[in-house]
Amino acid sequence: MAEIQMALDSLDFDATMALAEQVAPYVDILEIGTPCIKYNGLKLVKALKAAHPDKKILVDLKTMDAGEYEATPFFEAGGDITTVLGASDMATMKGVIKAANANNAEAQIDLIGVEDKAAVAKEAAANGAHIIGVHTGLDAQAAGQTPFEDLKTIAGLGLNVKVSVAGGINKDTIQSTVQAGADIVVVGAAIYGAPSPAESAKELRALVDAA
Ligand SMILES: O=C([C@H](O)CO)[C@H](O)[C@H](O)COP(=O)(O)O
Repeated sequence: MAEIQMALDSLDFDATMALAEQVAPYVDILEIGTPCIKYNGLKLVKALKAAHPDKKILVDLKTMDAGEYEATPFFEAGGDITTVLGASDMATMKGVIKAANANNAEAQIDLIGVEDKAAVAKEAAANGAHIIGVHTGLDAQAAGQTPFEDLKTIAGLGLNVKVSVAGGINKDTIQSTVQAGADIVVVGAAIYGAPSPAESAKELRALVDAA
């Protein structure tokens, strides 16, 4: 069964906690988005985990250097997954993987901006990465890009890792992403931009469960 990850991309601490409360019944993973974690820091990881001990917390650090050093405090604060850029040195990715393993947690390699995504995915998987993230970022989405072709490529490699997909997923595309091999579907704007985030999350849950 595919997991749903809700991307919390507000900067506001209280609004983030309130949105998490609304959507938590329908999602598996609460993601603290990159702008949000930079703005709020470790305090938000601790608060979110305390409020939702039954949910996985993904901290979208998008680490680029000093992998083990940067990721360790976020795992210690309650993060279950942190992200590291596939564009970083393999030593950086290995550092985050090491920190994750030391904390019974997971490292996700984010392929955003990576040219040869298959090559990086294969090498990261061989080095113990837990999740490979296919990701069309907000700026690339604004330029008309989508993650669907890359998802087919990465899922088709048959690596011994979970595959996550992010980048404008909504109710019209969520089932085809699951059918294309996504183990984790990430949804941000389609939930937080909806008139009722809870209703939107509920609808997406039903679609994923029926896919
Ligand atoms: O990771 C994200 C982005 O880079 C900002 O940190 C988003 O959270 C991710 O793309 C999911 O959001 P949507 O694309 O709006 O579904």
